[in-house]
Amino acid sequence: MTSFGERLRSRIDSRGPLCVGIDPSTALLRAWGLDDSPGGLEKFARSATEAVAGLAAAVKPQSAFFERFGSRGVAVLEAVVADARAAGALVVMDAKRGDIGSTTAAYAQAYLDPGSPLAADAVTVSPYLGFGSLQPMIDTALAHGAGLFVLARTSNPEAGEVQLATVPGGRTVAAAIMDHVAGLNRGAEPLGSFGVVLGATLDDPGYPVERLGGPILAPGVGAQGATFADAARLFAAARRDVLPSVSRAVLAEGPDPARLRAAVARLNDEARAHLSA
Ligand SMILES: O=c1ccn([C@@H]2O[C@H](COP(=O)(O)O)[C@@H](O)[C@H]2O)c(=O)[nH]1
Repeated sequence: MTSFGERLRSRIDSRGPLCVGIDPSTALLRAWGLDDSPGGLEKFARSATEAVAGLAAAVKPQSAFFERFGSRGVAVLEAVVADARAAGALVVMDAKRGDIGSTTAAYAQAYLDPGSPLAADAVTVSPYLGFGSLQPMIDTALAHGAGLFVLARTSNPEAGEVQLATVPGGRTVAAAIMDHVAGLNRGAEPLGSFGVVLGATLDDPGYPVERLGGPILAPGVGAQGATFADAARLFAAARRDVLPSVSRAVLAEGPDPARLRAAVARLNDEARAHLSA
């Protein structure tokens, strides 16, 4: 069984670092000339995935945009996961889950157990019920060669109120979370399976990122105003391990698949130029 870290290292090296977000919002469905309905969602999400998943290292479906249509939306999400994996992309499920340990175990089954129709290569998780509450996710990821991306310093401007608060001893909450993640990755080669989410929009990651030993999922490039150059500057000491995630700036090129593919190729070249060693 290869680990998520090994698979991600190999995909980034062969395909480039870009992760494409699949975010079927009302605005994007309308921009593609589609109804904001389960049918429109299916057309949008599956054709976007078909266009990008053969080129990008990873795709990151944003679960919320599927869940808003209930069970029909979740069925489309299942199809997107299967389509993306069949095209060779890793799937990072952006669900930002976290709860008390026993409920976290159920989330782990849903997103990381290969028996689940929603099983992905990795899932985004929230440590804000305490890092220890993520233990069932960690155990399930280790059992199945999957990965986690733990929210550390997110790209939204409001996040500092919580993430920059300090814990006893004076570290920030975010730094304490990143210390936990670094501990999980210790000794893993060529890349650990436990990643963090650090926005490309930040002024400073507030942590020596070379200690992490795992991937950095970096949203914020494009619609949120950050650039690949920002990501390269912020995460210079670990730039080969950065997975910059771009959703709207790619999807706005649709629905023409050729334009979508061209956008992925252009952004991947740009990302590679800034983030490869
Ligand atoms: O800190 C975070 C964590 C997750 N996201 C998610 O990434 C995409 C960003 O979309 P863009 O269109 O590229 O701005 C979206 O799904 C967010 O929920 C984030 O932005 N920041």
